[in-house]
Amino acid sequence: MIKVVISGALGRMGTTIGRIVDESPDMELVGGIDIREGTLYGTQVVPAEKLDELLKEKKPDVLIDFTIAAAAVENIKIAAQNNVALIVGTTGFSPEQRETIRTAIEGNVPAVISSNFSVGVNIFWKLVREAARELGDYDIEVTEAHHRHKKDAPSGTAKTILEILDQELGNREKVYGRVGETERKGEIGVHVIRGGDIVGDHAVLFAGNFECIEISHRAYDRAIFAQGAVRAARWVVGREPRIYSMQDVLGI
Ligand SMILES: NC(=O)C1=CN([C@@H]2O[C@H](COP(=O)(O)OP(=O)(O)OC[C@H]3O[C@@H](n4cnc5c(N)ncnc54)[C@H](O)[C@@H]3O)[C@@H](O)[C@H]2O)C=CC1
Ligand SMILES: O=C(O)C1=N[C@H](C(=O)O)C[C@H](O)C1
Repeated sequence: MIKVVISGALGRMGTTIGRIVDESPDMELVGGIDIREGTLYGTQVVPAEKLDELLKEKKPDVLIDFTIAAAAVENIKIAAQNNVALIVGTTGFSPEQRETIRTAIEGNVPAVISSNFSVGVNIFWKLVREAARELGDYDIEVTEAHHRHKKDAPSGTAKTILEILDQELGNREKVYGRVGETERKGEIGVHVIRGGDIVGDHAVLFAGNFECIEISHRAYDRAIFAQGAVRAARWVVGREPRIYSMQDVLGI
């Protein structure tokens, strides 16, 4: 039985993951943390300050964190100190926070970190890489749309797209929206939409003369992210102590 603690347990992703863990016969939800107390599928959710205590008492195999960047960094440090494997879906980390996370994890615990746990987005990223290799001289525009409550922009998934484009094309200038007189050069345009209950849309447009290719992914239910995170949780337990990607989990 894989024992799971969820961080951000009362949030949109935390509650969705809680349902999937609760429905999984090979998993047990042993606790949750959030900024306030509550319950999740009959399991107690305690305030974040009690994470260390909770991990020592329940001895989970894995902590799944979907919170906000600053909170996730602290939760990751505490999980690593307690030898608890990690699944991190939280986005919006600064380069300094990424480095702190890397230092806390490497050589201590296995962790899967991904800005997007959906299988479809992981395939989409591969298609974007392939297109960038062939279409480096086309104009490139990245667009993402999310619900009105999302706290970070651009999305973690869009930032991963930009990393892939940088890896394939070198570090191009990024222009975040355009207004007034603009002259297109070799930059990559990045466009963010926020509204309603949009679950998560991403698109990369490669525009040439007389033709365009657009590669896009649209999420209709956040269960796709939650299912991916739970799949990663099953996979990560017992691995070598280092950071893995969702592509490692999927073997792609
Ligand atoms: N990697 C992926 O596949 C996905 C990543 N995300 C990311 O997951 C994160 C959460 O997204 P949502 O669930 O939509 O947000 P949300 O706002 O619904 O949930 C976040 C929860 O974390 C709680 N929280 C805040 N500080 C905390 C702390 N110190 N310890 C524990 N809990 C704390 C909040 O009270 C809230 O309940 C965001 O960064 C989002 O971008 C969201 C969907 C998919
Ligand atoms: O906040 C969200 O909702 C999502 N966040 C992730 C991101 O920032 O890329 C993944 C997904 O798009 C939903």
